[in-house]
Amino acid sequence: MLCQSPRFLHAAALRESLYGMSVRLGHVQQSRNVVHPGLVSHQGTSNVAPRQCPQHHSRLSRALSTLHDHAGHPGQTISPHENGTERPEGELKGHIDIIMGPMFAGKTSELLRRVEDHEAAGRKVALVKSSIDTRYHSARIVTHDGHSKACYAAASLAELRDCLGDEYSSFSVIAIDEAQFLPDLLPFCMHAADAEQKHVLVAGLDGDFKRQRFGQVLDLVPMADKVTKLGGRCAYCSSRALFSLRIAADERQALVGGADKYAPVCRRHYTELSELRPSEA
Ligand SMILES: Nc1ncnc2c1ncn2[C@@H]1O[C@H](COP(=O)(O)OP(=O)(O)O)[C@@H](O)[C@H]1O
Ligand SMILES: Cc1cn([C@H]2C[C@H](O)[C@@H](COP(=O)(O)O)O2)c(=O)[nH]c1=O
Repeated sequence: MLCQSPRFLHAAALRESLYGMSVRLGHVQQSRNVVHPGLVSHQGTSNVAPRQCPQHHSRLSRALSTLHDHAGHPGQTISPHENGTERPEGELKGHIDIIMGPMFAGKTSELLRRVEDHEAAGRKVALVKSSIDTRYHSARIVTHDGHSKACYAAASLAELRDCLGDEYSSFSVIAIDEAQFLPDLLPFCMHAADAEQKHVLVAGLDGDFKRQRFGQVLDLVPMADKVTKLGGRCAYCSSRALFSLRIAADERQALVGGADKYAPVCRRHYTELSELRPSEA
C-alpha cells in the first residue's frame, strides 16, 4: 500500500517534486525537460543544453540524498508498518482534532458524539478528563445538559499512561476533555499522534475568563489536523456566545464551576459586563 503521508512518499515522486520545485526557482541543471532558466518544454525536449551551477547543484544533491535516506530508495515504498508500529489495515493513523470554544458551547457533547462514532466503528477509545474537574462526577464526563460517559480522571496525561500500563498500546483513540487543565497536553498529543499513530481528540477552552490563553490548547493548533471552534448562545441576548464571563469574584485563572460561576456571552455583553465584574475583596 502506498501511504499518502508526505513522510512515506515514494522516493521517486519526491525527487520529481523537488525537481519541479527547483525548476520554478530556475535551479535545476540535469533534467531532460528543463530549459534553463526555469523553462520546461511540454514535449519534454529541449535544444538548449542545461547550464550547471555547481553551488546549487551540490546543495540540491545534498538535500535529495538526505531525503533519500529518510524516504527509501527509488522504486521502493515504505509502509507505516515498517517503523515498528503494527496497526491493522483500515485503522486510523496519527491525527489530532481540537474542539474548542467558550463554556456551554457544546464541546463535551461534540467530544462524546465523536467518541461514540469511533466506538461504533470498532475502535478502542480511552476517554480521559482532568481530575481537577469534579463538578458533576469524579469518574464520568458529564455535559451541562446531563449526558455522561465513564472516563479516566487524571492529573496529567503521563499519569493516564502509567495507569493504563501495557493496555495503553491497545487504544487507537485517546479522547481528552477539560484539556486546558492538563499540564502535559502538548508533548503527550504530539507523541501520541506523531510517534504512536493514535487519533487524538481534544476538547477544551481556548481562552479563560479574561480571554487569555489557557493551558496548552492553543499550542496544539499548529499540530492539529482539524480545529473546530464552537460557539454557544449568549446568556443576555440571542447572539452567538464566544466568551466565558466569570460572575464569581475570583481572579485565579483556574476556578472549577458551572452556571453558578460563569455565563456564555457574545462580544458586546462580554465587553460591557466584564467591566462590571465584582473584584476580589
Ligand atoms: N447556562 C447554561 N446552563 C446550563 N446548561 C447550559 C447553559 N447553556 C447551555 N447549556 C446546555 O449545555 C449544553 C452544552 O453542554 P456541554 O457539551 O457540556 O458544553 P461545554 O463542554 O462546551 O461546556 C448545551 O447544548 C445546552 O443544552
Ligand atoms: C472560563 C474559565 C473556566 N474555568 C473552568 C470552569 C469549568 O470548570 C471548566 C470549563 O468547563 P466547560 O466544560 O468548558 O464548561 O473550566 C476556569 O477554571 N477558568 C476560566 O477562566
